[in-house]
Amino acid sequence: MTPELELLPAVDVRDGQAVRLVHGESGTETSYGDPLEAALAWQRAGARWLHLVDLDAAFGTGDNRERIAEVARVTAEAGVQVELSGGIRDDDSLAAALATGCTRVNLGTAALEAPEWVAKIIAEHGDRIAVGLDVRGTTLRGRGWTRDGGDLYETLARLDSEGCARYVVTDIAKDGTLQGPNLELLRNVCAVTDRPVVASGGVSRLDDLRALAAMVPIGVEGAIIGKALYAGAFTLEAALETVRAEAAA
Ligand SMILES: O=C(O)c1ccccc1N[C@@H]1O[C@H](COP(=O)(O)O)[C@@H](O)[C@H]1O
Repeated sequence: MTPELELLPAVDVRDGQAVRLVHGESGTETSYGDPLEAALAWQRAGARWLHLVDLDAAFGTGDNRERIAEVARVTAEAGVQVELSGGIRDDDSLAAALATGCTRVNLGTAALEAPEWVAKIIAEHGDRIAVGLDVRGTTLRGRGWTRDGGDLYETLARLDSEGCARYVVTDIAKDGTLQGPNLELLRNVCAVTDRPVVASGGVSRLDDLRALAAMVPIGVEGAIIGKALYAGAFTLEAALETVRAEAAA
């Protein structure tokens, strides 16, 4: 039996609210209320994972550190594994993130701008560190996806050689658009690394999850779902049942 595709509902926090953006652009927020309520709603619907993002910290417009820590702690205590992202760029922010009880952190900008620090913390924390490869075409983007940060495949080769345990791959052009994931990008990334890949961006219907589940054998481990859940394109229960059925088929 093929392992089940992990599903990670996203809770992105800006100004204390759960929001969704389009293409990750500041100013395109749709608000979905209290982030703890959102996280607990996904937990009640059966989520085993949560992708929790401090968007203000990612954009450099402040942070939601206390709120994020509360959501991560309460959700983790409720038995959900948390992947924590946004603004984790130095020892202080890393220590605060890891102290929330999250299962792992996801680094974006730091992997582009502070490679020596990232190599060090990968060596120290192993699979509690994932790197988010947020790309436009094959160019990585950092600082709230506003700045170019080098070539996807060169960075991937470096991180692989440093022992990075896992990648969260986001096609920015797809993120928040409900246009379907970039399967070609995911296939290309899986072809050059043996590390698990979490797919992010574009999931819009259950067929997208079937397509991603079919990529588990080549290295796609999970899928982050944002807008589709908030917009009611399908329920998390239906999504979980879909990936369960695909694994059993
Ligand atoms: O998730 C988003 O929609 C998003 C939009 C714009 C910027 C970042 C976004 N998400 C997450 O932020 C981290 C990067 O944060 P940092 O660069 O390490 O501070 C990225 O991995 C996404 O998970």
